[in-house]
Amino acid sequence: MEVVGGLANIYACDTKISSIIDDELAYAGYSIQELMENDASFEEVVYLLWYLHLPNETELRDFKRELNESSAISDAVEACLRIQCRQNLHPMSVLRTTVSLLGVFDPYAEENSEKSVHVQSIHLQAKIPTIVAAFSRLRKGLDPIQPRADLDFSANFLYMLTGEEATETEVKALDQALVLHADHELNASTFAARVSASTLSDVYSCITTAIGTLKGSLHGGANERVFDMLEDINANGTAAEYLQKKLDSKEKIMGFGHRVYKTVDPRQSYLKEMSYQLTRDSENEKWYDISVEVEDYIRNARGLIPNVDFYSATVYHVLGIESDLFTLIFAMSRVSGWLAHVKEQRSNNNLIRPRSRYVGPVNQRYVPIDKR
Ligand SMILES: CC(=O)SCCNC(=O)CCNC(=O)[C@H](O)C(C)(C)COP(=O)(O)OP(=O)(O)OC[C@H]1O[C@@H](n2cnc3c(N)ncnc32)[C@H](O)[C@@H]1OP(=O)(O)O
Ligand SMILES: O=C([O-])CC(=O)C(=O)O
Repeated sequence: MEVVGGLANIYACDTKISSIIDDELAYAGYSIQELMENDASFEEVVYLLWYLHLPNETELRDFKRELNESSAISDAVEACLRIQCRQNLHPMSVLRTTVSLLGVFDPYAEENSEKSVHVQSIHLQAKIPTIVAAFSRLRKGLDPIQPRADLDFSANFLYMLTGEEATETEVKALDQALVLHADHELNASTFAARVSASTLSDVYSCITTAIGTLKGSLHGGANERVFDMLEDINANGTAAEYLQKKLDSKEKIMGFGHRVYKTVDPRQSYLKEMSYQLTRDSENEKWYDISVEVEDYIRNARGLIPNVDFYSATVYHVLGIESDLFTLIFAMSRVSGWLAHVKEQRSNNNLIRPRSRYVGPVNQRYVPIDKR
C-alpha cells in the first residue's frame, strides 16, 4: 500500500477541459497564449470550457444573452447579504454561504437532468458577479446596482461595483485576468467540485464545496495575502529584511511555488505585464516595483517562482478592488471551470472514493467510562 502525500502527480480522471503539458496551459486544446494573443473574451472562454469548441457569432450572442438574463439576484438573496454585511465576516465565507442559499431557492437544484445542470450552471456563472458587487457596496452602506443588459460580463461587473462605466483598458484588464484564471485541470477546488459531483449532488453543492476549498491560503486565498504582504513591506521597510524574516521562521511566502509548475507559471508573465502597464497608467508604480523586488528576492533565495496569485493581486488593486475581495474575483472566473468539470464528471460518472491507510493503534479494549 503506497500513499502519495497530497496525491502529487497522481492522475485521477480523464478530461477534455484543460491541460498542462510542458508548462503550457491550454483550454480544450487552445493554449492561453493563443487565446490571449487573439483577445478571446471571457464569455468565449466560458463557452469553450463548457462546450469544448469556440462559439460562432450566433452562439456567443445567445450565450451572452442567457447569462445576462440570469444575472439579477432576488430580494431574499440581497436581504441575506445585508445581514452578513453587519457581521464583519470574511467575503469568501459570505460568497460560500450565499451561493449555497441560491441553491435553496432554485427548483432546478432538486432535478437530476442535463437541462437542470445547464440551468444551474447559467445561474451560478451569471449571479456570482452580481453577488460580489452587491456585497462590496452593501458593506460600505451603498445600495446594490442592477446589472445592465447592454454590458458584457467584465464591464457589467465593474459597473455594478462602482456605479460607473469602466474604461476600455480596465474592462480589458479584468477580462484577461478572468480568462487566465478560468480553469486549471485538477487543482484542489476543481477536485473538490468533482468529488461532490461524483455523488450526483446538485450543482450548487458542488460549487459551494469548491468555493470553500478555493478560500484556503495555499490555494486561491493566497492572492489576498500577497497584497497584505506588499502593504506590510511598503509600510515597514525593505523587501529583503521582511522576506528573510519570514523564510527564517519557515513561513510560506504567498504567491510563490506551485504543485505542478516548477520553472514557470505561464499565466504569470501576462499578469506581470498587465501589472506593469496598469500601475504605470495609474501612477501606482510602487506596487509593481515592490512586487518585482519580492520576486527577485524569493527566486534568488529559494528558487521559487511566482504563481498566478502573485501579480494578479496588484492588477486587482489597481482596478479599485479591495484586497479581501481578490479571491472572490478568482471564484467569479474559476466557477466557469468548476461548472465544466461538474458537467464532465456527471457525463461519465464513477463515485470518487479512494482509500486511506490506517496507521493508528489496533485491537483496543473498551474501558467503561468510570474506569478511564
Ligand atoms: C491558484 C493557486 O492555488 S496557486 C498556489 C497559491 N498558493 C500560494 O501561493 C501559497 C504559497 N505556496 C505554497 O504553499 C506551495 O508552494 C504550494 C502549496 C502552492 C505547493 O506546494 P508543494 O507542491 O507541496 O510545494 P513543493 O513540494 O514544491 O515545496 C518544496 C519546498 O519549497 C517550500 N516552499 C514551497 N512554496 C513555498 C513558499 N511559497 N514559501 C516558502 N517556501 C515554500 C516547501 O515548504 C518545500 O520546502 P521543504 O522541502 O523544506 O519542505
Ligand atoms: O493548479 C493548482 O494547483 C493551483 C492553480 O494554479 C490554480 O488553481 O489555478
